[in-house]
Amino acid sequence: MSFTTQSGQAVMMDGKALAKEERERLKAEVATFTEKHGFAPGLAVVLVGNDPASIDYSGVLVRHAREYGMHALHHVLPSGISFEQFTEEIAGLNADKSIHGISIQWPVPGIDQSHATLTLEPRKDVEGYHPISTGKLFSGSDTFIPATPLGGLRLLEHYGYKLYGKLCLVVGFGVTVGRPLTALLIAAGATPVVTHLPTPRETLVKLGREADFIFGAAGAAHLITGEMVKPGAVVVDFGMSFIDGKMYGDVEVESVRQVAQAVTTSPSVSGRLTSIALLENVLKAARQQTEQL
Ligand SMILES: NC(=O)C1=CN([C@@H]2O[C@H](COP(=O)(O)OP(=O)(O)OC[C@H]3O[C@@H](n4cnc5c(N)ncnc54)[C@H](OP(=O)(O)O)[C@@H]3O)[C@@H](O)[C@H]2O)C=CC1
Ligand SMILES: Nc1nc(=O)c2c([nH]1)NC[C@@H]1CN(c3ccc(C(=O)N[C@@H](CCC(=O)O)C(=O)O)cc3)C=[N+]21
Repeated sequence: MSFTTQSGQAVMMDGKALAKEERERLKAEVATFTEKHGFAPGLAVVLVGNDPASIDYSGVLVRHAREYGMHALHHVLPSGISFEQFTEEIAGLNADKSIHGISIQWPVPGIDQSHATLTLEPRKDVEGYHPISTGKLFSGSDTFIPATPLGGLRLLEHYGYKLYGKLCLVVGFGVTVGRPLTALLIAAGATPVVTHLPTPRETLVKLGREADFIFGAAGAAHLITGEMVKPGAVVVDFGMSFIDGKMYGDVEVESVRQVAQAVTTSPSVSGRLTSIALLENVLKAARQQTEQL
């Protein structure tokens, strides 16, 4: 598939057609599973407290899971919950046979992300954050691939962009996006370079001007601007930050689109694909747990 514009302006990647395709495929696969086994793949989404992005996303996940024919629980817990209580709640879901996958929404107020992750049964870790899952990812074994970077790479594939041999700048090395993305880029034959908070702006600009692909995974509003993009580069935005209730991506689309070959219109493009990739992992977990019983 080739995607170029006549005007020389960047292709604006909105991922809508891809999301539609993937939704239809997933819905059919869930129906096949349910017909074969007599029960639906089950997801529990655990939301603690009132982080606005987590409230939004957990609602989207539960709604989509049900639309695709899955069993979905919205497990809402109060902020201020103790680590012991939290562990007990997760243990209940770990033991629940109707639940094949658990998504704990970050952040969990008052509880360290790495501690919260360890409460999960690894075979239900559909977000792929448990050290067993990340260890498998980095050692190249089959595992639950974190949904956000996977969705981003599928977007590039859909628009016909090849990563093999390409220099990729990953801005941010967080658990949800930057880290797993780096492993996936290596697996795809690309050469990732990672920057993070201590990286001086001038280094970021220098590396950006060399990169064939740039991925915004920092959550720093409009950090990536046109001056740090090589003409013809492809830019994918994952970052989400909120200022006065308004969502910003890491990419300043207006300046970047003047130089790039292609750019995502906003981080909600990757958001659109994230929920689908996560629900695919729930189906994968259900298959593994059912076939290995
Ligand atoms: N599009 C989607 O569907 C989704 C988007 N997100 C968003 O993706 C982003 C990344 O999430 P996550 O992986 O959890 O990352 P974290 O929020 O855990 O970490 C952010 C990373 O970015 C780095 N960073 C922060 N500010 C800057 C800056 N100004 N310049 C350079 N690097 C910076 C940090 O550096 P250091 O390590 O030095 O602290 C860290 O490595 C967030 O904005 C999140 O909201 C998350 C899930 C889904
Ligand atoms: N364990 C964990 N995993 C996450 O992936 C995670 C998290 N915690 N905590 C909160 C953030 C935020 N986040 C969003 C994803 C998509 C949209 C999004 O915008 N989605 C699309 C789809 C909305 C729809 O389809 O209705 C859109 O608006 O276009 C927003 C927010 C994920 N997060």
